[in-house]
Amino acid sequence: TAYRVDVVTIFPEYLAPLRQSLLGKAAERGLVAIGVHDLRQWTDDVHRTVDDAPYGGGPGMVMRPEPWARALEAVRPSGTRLVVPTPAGRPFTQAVAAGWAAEPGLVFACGRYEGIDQRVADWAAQHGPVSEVSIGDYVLAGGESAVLVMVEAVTRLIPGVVGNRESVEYDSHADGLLEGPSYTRPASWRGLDVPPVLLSGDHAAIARWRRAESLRRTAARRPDLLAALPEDALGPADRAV
Ligand SMILES: COc1cccc(COC(=O)c2cn[nH]c2)c1
Repeated sequence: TAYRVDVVTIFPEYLAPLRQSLLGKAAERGLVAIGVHDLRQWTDDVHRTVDDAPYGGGPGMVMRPEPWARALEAVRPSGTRLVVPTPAGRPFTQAVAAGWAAEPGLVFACGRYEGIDQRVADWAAQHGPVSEVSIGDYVLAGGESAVLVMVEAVTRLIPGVVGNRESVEYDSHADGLLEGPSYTRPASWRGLDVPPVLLSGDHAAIARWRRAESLRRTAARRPDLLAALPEDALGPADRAV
């Protein structure tokens, strides 16, 4: 059965890219089913109000709980994970994406303004898992862009969605390290040459060189990832780097 993704938002047209290319084909092939729902469908006033002033004062507006509860009761299959993109969330990582790809599907709640009344997540947690996650340390105007990012990261891990299985398994971050540099023809280009080892045909040497490049780049750009590696992740050959 298809992996089911539902998104609730006040800007449904923002999620149109989900129907394009990779995801479009996967949807056509019945691997992924995508639904986009306008939160305002579940408002009950003539102005279709979704926000209100924050208790305790402060700038901006907060999204009202009732329309969200009605929307989620209509859209969320029982037990399905609710994902709320927010700058205040736990980090969204490749490991998180892989875990979600193994579930039957996801429901995304796109926040706008200063956020959604916290009781929505608290109430939703009574009906299934809820994940408040961040895709990075910056603030967006709403969760829609974050949903596009997460849906792409998750659905490409679903068997059959990406043709080349190997390219998924050898993803950057798959072994906890950053991907090293890649090259293709020509071997010499504008005075810049491809590292000779890659043209040597010596596959053991190539594998060693690639591992060393991954470690070097990770140490330079993401020392936090290096520190997070499990003790036995670095072999004796790695220490030489
Ligand atoms: C749910 O409440 C809010 C409030 C404000 C913005 C958003 C959209 O998410 C982000 O800005 C974000 C997600 N990861 N990194 C940044 C949601």
